[in-house]
Amino acid sequence: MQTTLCFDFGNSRLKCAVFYGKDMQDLIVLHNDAPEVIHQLVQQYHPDKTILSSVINHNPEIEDILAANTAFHKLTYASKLPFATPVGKPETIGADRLALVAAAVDLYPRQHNVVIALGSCITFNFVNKFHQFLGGSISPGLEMRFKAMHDHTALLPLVEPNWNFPLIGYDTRTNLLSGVILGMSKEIDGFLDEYTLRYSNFNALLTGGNMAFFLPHLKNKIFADPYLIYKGLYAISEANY
Ligand SMILES: Nc1ncnc2c1ncn2[C@@H]1O[C@H](COP(=O)(O)OP(=O)(O)O)[C@@H](O)[C@H]1O
Ligand SMILES: CC(C)(COP(=O)(O)O)[C@@H](O)C(=O)NCCC(=O)O
Repeated sequence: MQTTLCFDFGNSRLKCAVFYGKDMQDLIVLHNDAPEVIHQLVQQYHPDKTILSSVINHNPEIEDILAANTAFHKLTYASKLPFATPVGKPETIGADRLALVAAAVDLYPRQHNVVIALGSCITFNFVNKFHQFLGGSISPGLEMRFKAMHDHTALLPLVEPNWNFPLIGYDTRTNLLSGVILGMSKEIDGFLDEYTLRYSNFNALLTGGNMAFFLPHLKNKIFADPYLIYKGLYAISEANY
């Protein structure tokens, strides 16, 4: 059975999913992208193939290590993808967004799909049932909002995300939690309402490291899948082997 490592280098975290055959068995959060870290993964898992989605300026040496030891594919807009990108500048689309859309097309090929990723940023990614990725939107993510308010004011503290807050905050911390978490939830529901006006039937998928904070607050029907990007990366790795 083949072993595949699917790397997702985002702006907050570097992740690596381990697949044995088609099954995802493990998810590792890397401390950094030093060559030793990558060498250690290769020695531990002996992967047959590897794929990298990166939206950061990662250490270029790791690509050499993966190419020397495995069948390596770096995901770009030029990869063989299960959808078209009829947009102005496809080369500027984040690789992570390509992987998310690949997962949606793989899982729900007959429907319009909107994938919402809640990581460093919020991205909306719309792919129609004709498998055209039309784009979407990008806005600040959870930590970015908390940090921006702390960094750009004299008095606001840096707040840790938390589940437990009321609609009407009763102190600075709960005001910030309500403003950011409920505010983002209303933003997501508002976008989905607009998509519904335009495309009455579509599938909404939610993913990303901050997904869990929003599930209790969203009014629209949405499928949550924390591993969506890895499913997309695996599908792309199969097509680009
Ligand atoms: N175990 C964890 N370690 C660190 N951050 C986590 C963890 N679980 C959830 N998070 C949250 O996930 C966010 C990053 O989500 P992620 O989807 O990995 O983003 P990105 O792809 O932009 O790096 C962080 O802002 C953090 O709040
Ligand atoms: C929008 C993003 C910053 C999201 O990154 P993430 O939150 O996953 O770290 C990334 O997909 C990116 O750098 N995109 C390039 C611009 C684009 O997709 O149009």
